[in-house]
Amino acid sequence: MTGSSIAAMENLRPVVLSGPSGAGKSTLLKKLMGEYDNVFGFSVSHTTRSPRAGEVNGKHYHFVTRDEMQSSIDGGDFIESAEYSGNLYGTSKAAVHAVQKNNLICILDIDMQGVKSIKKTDLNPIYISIQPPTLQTLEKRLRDRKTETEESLQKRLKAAEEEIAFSKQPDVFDHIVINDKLDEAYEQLKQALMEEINKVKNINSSS
Ligand SMILES: Nc1nc2c(ncn2[C@@H]2O[C@H](COP(=O)(O)OP(=O)(O)O)[C@@H](O)[C@H]2O)c(=O)[nH]1
Ligand SMILES: Nc1ncnc2c1ncn2[C@@H]1O[C@H](COP(=O)(O)OP(=O)(O)O)[C@@H](O)[C@H]1O
Repeated sequence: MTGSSIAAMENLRPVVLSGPSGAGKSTLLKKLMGEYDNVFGFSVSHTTRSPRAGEVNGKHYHFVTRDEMQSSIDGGDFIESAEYSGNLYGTSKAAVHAVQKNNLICILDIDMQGVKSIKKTDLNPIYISIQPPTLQTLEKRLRDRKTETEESLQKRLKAAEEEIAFSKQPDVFDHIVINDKLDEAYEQLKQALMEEINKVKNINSSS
């Protein structure tokens, strides 16, 4: 890879997706990674929550105990971490490095506490908020997903009210995608990232 390609790679900005549980972050991310698998890499977070059906350790999350996570946090291994709906979640330095060392654009899926923490770092990502069309739709999608207990669902809906309000604050997000019709939301997400996608394509075609 030429020196200019390396320089170009180094100015690729990571991407932060954030939004309420059930808003469609994972669904949109799966479509994006499927269409641009040689452009984006997912930052695999750590969490103390239990895996859902179909979730693979090391792919969707690093599933760890609270003691393991807390000692890693205390050891300075994390860029940020947060308590959400009774579990710990966090982005390790290694998770971001694992993507960037492969010259891919690093995508993080984090909550609003994570957004606030990342803004205090030099990561300088593109911030994209994924929002449901209404709270009622969000509740229906979460219920239909069948991953939450009633208690967890209520906790997540309460957190969603704060996440929705946070997304309306000025100067927080670079783009806000209302995930009503999936295909339309996906097109909006792609448009928001097209400049970065083309940077990688240009680098790959010149190297
Ligand atoms: N701060 C932070 N939040 C995270 C991280 N990984 C996931 N989250 C957030 O934790 C919340 C719950 O994630 P999850 O349990 O997978 O539920 P889902 O959003 O409904 O799929 C979501 O808002 C995620 O964006 C992380 O590394 N840091
Ligand atoms: N635009 C949409 N229309 C209808 N259902 C959707 C849409 N986007 C996502 N879903 C469904 O809503 C649920 C929550 O989506 P998911 O991607 O898991 O959200 P998140 O990762 O933000 O928690 C999933 O069952 C998903 O299939």
